[in-house]
Amino acid sequence: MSSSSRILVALSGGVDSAVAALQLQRAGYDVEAAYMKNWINEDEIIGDCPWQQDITDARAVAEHLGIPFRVVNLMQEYRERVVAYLLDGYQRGLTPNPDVMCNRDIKFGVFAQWARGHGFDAVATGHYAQRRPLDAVAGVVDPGSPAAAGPFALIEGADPNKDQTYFLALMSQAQLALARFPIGHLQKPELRRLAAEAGLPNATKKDSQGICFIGQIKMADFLREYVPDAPGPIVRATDDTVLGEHRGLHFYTLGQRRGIGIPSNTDGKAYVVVGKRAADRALLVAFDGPDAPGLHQSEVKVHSLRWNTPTPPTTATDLEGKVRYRDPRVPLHFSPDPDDPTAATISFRDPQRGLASGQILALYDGPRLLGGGVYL
Ligand SMILES: Nc1ncnc2c1ncn2[C@@H]1O[C@H](COP(=O)(O)OP(=O)(O)OP(=O)(O)O)[C@@H](O)[C@H]1O
Repeated sequence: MSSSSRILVALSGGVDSAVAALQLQRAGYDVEAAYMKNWINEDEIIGDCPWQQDITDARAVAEHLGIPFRVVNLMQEYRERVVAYLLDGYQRGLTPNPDVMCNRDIKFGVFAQWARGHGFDAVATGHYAQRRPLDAVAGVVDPGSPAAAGPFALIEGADPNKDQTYFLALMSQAQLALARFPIGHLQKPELRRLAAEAGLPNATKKDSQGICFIGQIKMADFLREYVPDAPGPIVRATDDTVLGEHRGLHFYTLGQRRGIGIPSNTDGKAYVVVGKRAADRALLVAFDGPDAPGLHQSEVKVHSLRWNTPTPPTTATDLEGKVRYRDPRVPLHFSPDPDDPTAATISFRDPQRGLASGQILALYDGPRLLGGGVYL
């Protein structure tokens, strides 16, 4: 891509996307910035939502860099695609992943389309991920050469503590072609130093912990507000003893230990969620440990598979996977469903803990993200 390309940077107000804009500007691109307004605390129900501060911070970064800045309102699309998916999932007893969906459907979906419609050649974010021409990964083409026009591979961010490829697991090759990740090769301390040296106004701003655009609110507060209570018994799975009552299965996920509200009364043992029983809305718990029934799985089915690799596996093959964000890659055997190209059976070499229905499995070949699927 020539340096006259127009690139729209998704500027969140945080330091990562600010340095993404800085890097592109220094590389000579024609850079503009946009803040996506996806979710605001309209009803003032769920405490403080920092979006106004984030817009102020994003605007200050754009002013400092001297690049055009705008706010793009995607609230309706976000509500339709991410909030609806989230609430529907929780109501069905699943554990949805709004971050993954919002990368797929919002940032590199409607936002990228908006950018294309406004004459931009690409969309950049502050994700810790690296996009490289596939041939360059195989060592054939110099990444900087004009021959490197794609297809592209998505590689883990260079900083192992910050890698965010897991959240990009459901992106397609077409989306990858439009995406730029200008900070993926940096270590976080180096990025902070670059931000400080460039005098970026948010150089020392704290990293956000929020769930995508919902911001810093807690998921439990969000659910309390938007999903009606649906109480049921808390049942010990090993002997069917009723231990108490819960307010709704949506507040719990497989493998959860905190917030169950049942003391174990046994030294050194804690209850963990091992399942949900739809028939009587029972939350199934057991003492945490390797023998807790249903907590560890060697085999799972995934559906809604999506690949960024142009050559997804069509026969059984050994790959690696991240079973959740922040977990290391683990070896697994991938067996595609012969009747459904979007489904597969996954066998792990070592049993994995707490694979909750609705969560995402990201599939890798070494550090290269190939795609991902949703646990059945
Ligand atoms: N409201 C938003 N408007 C524009 N871009 C956003 C917004 N939220 C997130 N992004 C983009 O998505 C990237 C990853 O989002 P995430 O919420 O994980 O932030 P982050 O890794 O803390 O990065 P940052 O420091 O830039 O906020 C951001 O770097 C930014 O490019």
